Amino acid sequence: MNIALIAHDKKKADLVQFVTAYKDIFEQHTLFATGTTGLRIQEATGLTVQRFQSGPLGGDQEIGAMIAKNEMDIVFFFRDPMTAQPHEPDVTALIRLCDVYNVPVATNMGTAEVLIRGLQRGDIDWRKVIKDMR
Ligand SMILES: O=C(CO)COP(=O)(O)O
Repeated sequence: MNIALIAHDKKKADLVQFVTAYKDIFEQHTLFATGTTGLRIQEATGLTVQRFQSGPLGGDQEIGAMIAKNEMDIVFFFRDPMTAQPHEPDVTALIRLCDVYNVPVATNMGTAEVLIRGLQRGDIDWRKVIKDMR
């Protein structure tokens, strides 16, 4: 599966901790990330991550483009609800596209826990069926 990993600055440590904790699952998949988030994850875990631009420079939109082509299967996007982002429209657009294409998206650690365990259990295998139909 193709998995997107994104975190706002104050949530990056949480996402790094989360990916580290579930490294054995994440290493079975193809990982994508916005620029800074991806770098932090690579450095902390040694996992291979395909990095896009940093979020404020268009990274959210690049991941959005993959969603629009139905090439992204799961999105972990740890948002900071307490800090205004200069690229708020991009953030909103990315989450909107997840809704358009029924891509499972976790915007906080609580949902992320459910999603990662569901992934491991096969709950998201229906994404493979959708891709095979294309
Ligand atoms: O801003 C982001 C998501 O909206 C994340 O971008 P970075 O991973 O480059 O910090």
